[in-house]
Amino acid sequence: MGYAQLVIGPAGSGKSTYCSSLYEHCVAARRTMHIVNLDPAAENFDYPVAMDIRELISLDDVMEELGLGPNGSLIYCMEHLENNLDLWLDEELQNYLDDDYLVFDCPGQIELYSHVLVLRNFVEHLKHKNFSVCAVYLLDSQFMSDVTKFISGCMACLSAMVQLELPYVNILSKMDLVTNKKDVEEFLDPEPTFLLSELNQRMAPQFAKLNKALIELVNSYSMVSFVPLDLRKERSIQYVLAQIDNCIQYGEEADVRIKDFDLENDGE
Ligand SMILES: Nc1nc2c(ncn2[C@@H]2O[C@H](COP(=O)(O)OP(=O)(O)OP(=O)(O)O)[C@@H](O)[C@H]2O)c(=O)[nH]1
Ligand SMILES: [Mg+2]
Repeated sequence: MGYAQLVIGPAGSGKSTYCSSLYEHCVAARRTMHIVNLDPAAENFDYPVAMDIRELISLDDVMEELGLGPNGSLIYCMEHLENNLDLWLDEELQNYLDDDYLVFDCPGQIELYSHVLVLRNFVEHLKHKNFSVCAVYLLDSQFMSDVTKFISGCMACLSAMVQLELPYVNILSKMDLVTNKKDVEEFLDPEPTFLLSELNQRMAPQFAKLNKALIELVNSYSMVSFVPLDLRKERSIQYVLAQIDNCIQYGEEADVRIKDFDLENDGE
């Protein structure tokens, strides 16, 4: 069995930076992890790129040859990826062993998480190849500065979760930029009544019913829970990684094997 994180979230939320920090953390911890670039528009990398969508298709070529703009070209590239899963992806995956751990650095275009099904099919393909997959959704901590931004961030996150149907870990990125930690703490694992009263204060009275419905929706998916991540702190990275490992049951099989071995020895 293989293990995979699908790193998703809005443009600029810190996905690629997270991938490179995670990579460095793993190098220091002597743990093997491979980072895959799935963003056909990416140009510079702070991590060694194990697999690269740009070897399959280049955004510049698509823009030039098809005369599409940057967003249309990106969707074209991703659809090309979708159509080549059993060719390109399978061939690339052959380079990795059973226990390998892959981290997919995705593009940030919102379309990919709302109605374009490429990532869903990508994940189905990985699962079919016996990968245990977890979605890691990054939301910029600046979204926590007020309740309306928070709800909009949650709705985008929810739409991705509904589409992907994966176990997931939500991360609040760029915690180093938060000056007043107290303001953010209220949103990390918020009480629905707190959110509703904040929202009602911000919006005109005719929105009260809508606000209630929104908070109920967000709450009933019990996804309004974020793990803060401060990349300056090793312990913060370690904690986030432990949550994700737990989610994809990484390390559990190895534990079982060690336990089985001990039992055999005991029996002798
Ligand atoms: N202060 C601070 N800045 C960060 C952090 N993570 C990312 N950034 C900055 O935020 C910007 C976007 O970061 P990226 O890692 O490229 O974000 P991304 O989600 O990969 O962006 P796209 O691939 O374009 O969707 C860059 O200027 C980063 O330097 C962080 O933890 N703290
Ligand atoms: Mg990126």
